[in-house]
Amino acid sequence: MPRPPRLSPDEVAAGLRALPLWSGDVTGLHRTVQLSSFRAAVEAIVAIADVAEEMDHHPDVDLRWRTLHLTLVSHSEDGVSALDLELARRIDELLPG
Ligand SMILES: C[C@H](O)[C@H](O)[C@H]1CNC2=NC(N)=NC(=O)C2=N1
Repeated sequence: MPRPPRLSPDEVAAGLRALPLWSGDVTGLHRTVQLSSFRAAVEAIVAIADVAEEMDHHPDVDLRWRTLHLTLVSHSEDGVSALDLELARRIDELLPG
């Protein structure tokens, strides 16, 4: 299936306005979240993995003890696409705000 194209700087900025827990630019979307424990953070990653597999779109994940750093970028497009904005929205439904 064709993947959506990368977005312009204005399109990424507009998308981020609807995602207040995320920062970033055309090189990637970023969210850091602290969970209650290492296990809770691993479980959050597993829940994110289920969404990522469903979407066939995968986050870059960095876990330090119970702090989870997420980066969303469309590697095939070398930029941020609509899939990254959608994945960010789906991740926000899973994580504590
Ligand atoms: C074959 C498969 O659809 C691709 O390799 C997908 C998998 N997940 C992906 N995830 C992300 N973030 N970027 C991609 O370009 C990408 N490509």
